[in-house]
Amino acid sequence: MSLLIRGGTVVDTTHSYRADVLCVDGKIAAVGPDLEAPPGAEVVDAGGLLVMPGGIDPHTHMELPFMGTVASDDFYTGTAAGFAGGTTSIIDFVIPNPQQSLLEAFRAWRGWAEKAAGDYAFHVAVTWWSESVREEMGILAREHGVASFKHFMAYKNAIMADDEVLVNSFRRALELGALPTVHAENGELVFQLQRELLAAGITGPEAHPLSRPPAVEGEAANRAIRIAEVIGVPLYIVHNSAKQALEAIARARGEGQRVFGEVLAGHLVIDDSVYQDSDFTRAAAHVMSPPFRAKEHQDALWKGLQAGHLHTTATDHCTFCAPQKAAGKDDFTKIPNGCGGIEDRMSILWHYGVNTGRLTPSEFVAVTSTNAARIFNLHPRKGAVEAGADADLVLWDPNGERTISAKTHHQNVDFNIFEGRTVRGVARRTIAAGKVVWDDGVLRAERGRGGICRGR
Ligand SMILES: NC(=O)NCCC(=O)O
Ligand SMILES: [Zn+2]
Ligand SMILES: [Zn+2]
Repeated sequence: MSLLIRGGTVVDTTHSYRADVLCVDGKIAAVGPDLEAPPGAEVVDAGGLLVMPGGIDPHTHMELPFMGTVASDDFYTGTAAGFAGGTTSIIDFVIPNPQQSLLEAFRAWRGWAEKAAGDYAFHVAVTWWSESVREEMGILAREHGVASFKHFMAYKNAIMADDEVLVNSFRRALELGALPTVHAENGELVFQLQRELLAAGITGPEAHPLSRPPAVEGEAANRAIRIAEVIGVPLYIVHNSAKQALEAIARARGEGQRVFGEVLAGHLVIDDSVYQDSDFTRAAAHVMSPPFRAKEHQDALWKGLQAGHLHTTATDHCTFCAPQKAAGKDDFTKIPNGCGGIEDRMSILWHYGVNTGRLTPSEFVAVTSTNAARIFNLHPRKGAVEAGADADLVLWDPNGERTISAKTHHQNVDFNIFEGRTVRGVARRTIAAGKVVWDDGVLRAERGRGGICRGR
């Protein structure tokens, strides 16, 4: 099966150039001027469009069992919605319960992911420690290509990793050449602040950000960084939302430590006023951790992205519908934490990043795709427009406009945190494994067509 993308402008992390792209049997076969279409090839006109590596969302939670419910987007609906926005691959999280075998959890997630329309990889969370966890980390890294292990420093009494787990797991990751990652929030502080707020009768969503102030994130980010420094292992911090976390990353990087940072599209453009909404459903729909912050934090996050202290953009796509969020009607600590965004990340980054001059198109490619592929050992199979890479591409229309809405999105959730925003810069066509899966408004995703990916 061949596909020739003709007449576009290829954008990679360094430059832009006019070239055709020939895809054969799911791989990029050639990139160059005036390529011949093989007999029977489908030809796609990319005139006026930018040809970029398909987006990689390095932080999603499809059909995650969490806080007494299950995230509403599954691996099929979530990856298909990604196609509509130019994202072709995800890195999701295997999250074993404490005392559960990591391999058993990995097998469960692999089973759920078989329905995915697009390719996926996994981070595996370390939620407890024992000799068997140590051994299973080795099997996952060596036999299953797991490149990263995740640690939740929050969610006490559930999946929180304390310092003992962090230290042991970081050491093991170093031995294995794997990358430790952290959700940086001080879980003990969150737990105690939640109790105090409830005792004071503050039970609604407005209490959520009060229970997780920026210092809670800054402390955990700095602690993880310093633990990684002592052990001598690189570190990746997911969903940085507070300037205190960013300062910790910038300081460590300035001292020569290898620390990578991720930022969510939502944290870049949404502020904490959403929690003051008198409508419970709308306020609860924004409950995620870390929470949306005051505007000064968004400015710091954009600057962190521009300065190279933040490397990837993600969504933490973890969707819950209104009836699920209603579990916390009388107690904000019971609102399932999570928001969507996989369909909109690329347009949000282009509109608020490239159109404002904060990012160049090449920097956009780096932070929406290539950097994630490099950090998580998927490059050059993913995140590259070059011969031999997977034919996962987005044909980007920098002048196309759309207005984001839950009424028209493809995500399996009844709310969109970017509702009503008109963005300029859209995925006109998305190509996954050499096949057009988003065709100018028509979604052609196929259940089960995705597969697990690992670096080569
Ligand atoms: N972020 C969030 O609120 N939910 C998903 C789990 C996590 O990433 O912490
Ligand atoms: Zn998290
Ligand atoms: Zn997450």
